Amino acid sequence: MAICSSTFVPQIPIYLKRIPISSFLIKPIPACSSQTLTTTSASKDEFPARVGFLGLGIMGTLMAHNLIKAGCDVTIWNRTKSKCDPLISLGAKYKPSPEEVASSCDFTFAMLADPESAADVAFGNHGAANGMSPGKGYVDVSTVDAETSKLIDRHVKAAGALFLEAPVSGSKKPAEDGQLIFLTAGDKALYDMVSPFLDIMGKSRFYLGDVGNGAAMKLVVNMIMGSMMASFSEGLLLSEKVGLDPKILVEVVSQSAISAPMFSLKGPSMVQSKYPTAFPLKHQQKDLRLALGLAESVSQSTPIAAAANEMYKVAKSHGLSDQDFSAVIEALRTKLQSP
Ligand SMILES: NC(=O)C1=CN([C@@H]2O[C@H](COP(=O)(O)OP(=O)(O)OC[C@H]3O[C@@H](n4cnc5c(N)ncnc54)[C@H](OP(=O)(O)O)[C@@H]3O)[C@@H](O)[C@H]2O)C=CC1
Ligand SMILES: O=CC(=O)O
Repeated sequence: MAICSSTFVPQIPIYLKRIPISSFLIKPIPACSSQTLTTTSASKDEFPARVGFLGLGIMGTLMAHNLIKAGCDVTIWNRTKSKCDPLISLGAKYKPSPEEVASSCDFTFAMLADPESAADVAFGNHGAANGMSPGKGYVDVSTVDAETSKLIDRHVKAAGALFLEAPVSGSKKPAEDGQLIFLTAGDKALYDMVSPFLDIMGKSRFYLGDVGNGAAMKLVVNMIMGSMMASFSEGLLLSEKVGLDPKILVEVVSQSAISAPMFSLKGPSMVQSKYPTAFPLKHQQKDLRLALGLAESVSQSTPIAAAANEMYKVAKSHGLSDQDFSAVIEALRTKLQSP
């Protein structure tokens, strides 16, 4: 049957015409699938789309830096403007609001602290949604709950643009090394379009279907992580109390079936009561709180995560919010038991 050829001519946005076809030579993948990538070097001409980045905290700064290093045309914004300066000196452009970043870019990434800030930056006063229009895409890589993500999706869609949630697993060092894991969900067309950028910042990406699934996956992963760290903390202190050397415990754990990169990485500094911040404790507690809400929404019992959450709350109440989440061990020290 003859079909009018125009049926098959996709409406390619201008920015895609500027991206070489080699950037899209990635096998089409079904929902709930993943791709593991090898890092590739890029030249300035390879990523000509204009990319926005909102939120330059620990993670956002490193992620945006990798985009700049790869030769992308990056425009940034951060609530505290001074944090933009190092990236501006590396070639980033600056706009004074999320709205102006979104209106001047093809794709805008956002890496904000929590659901409130992610929502405010996306659709508050001078929020990104005001600058969105058909042909543009908004990618929220913050860790938020599914409801917030769906709300942002609705505002972005109302502007005629596409939305992808893409929270990341992996902390400061993986962000620096471009080794993050993206847990994405939402508009598949946008996923395909921004994959070259995800591949600069990460080592693998999962596409999980409908908006909310990426957020849920991230919260489940971080619920497990928060409980593991709380349990590890108990073990370290118990070993010390019974006269064992906690440094040897760290070594034994690292060789055992319960070995985890997190224990080997954080254990040695925890033994010295040092908690250099990679993943702020306040964000781990936020993730446990959101994960408990997720569990509640489906009547799933999560007693271990609930107990761990209480430990992080105690640690926060003792001023440890901005320390690394491994500082949760301090919540178990006798002197901290009663605030
Ligand atoms: N650090 C880590 O290891 C990882 C963190 N995550 C998640 O990534 C997100 C960011 O984490 P991280 O970079 O560590 O956090 P930071 O606390 O370092 O940065 C938070 C960012 O959010 C901005 N922000 C906070 N509140 C507001 C607000 N009301 N309005 C506008 N901007 C605001 C901050 O701006 P300002 O500079 O002005 O304060 C900053 O840019 C969080 O959701 C976290 O859970 C995910 C994986 C790993
Ligand atoms: O969200 C934190 C992480 O390390 O992943």
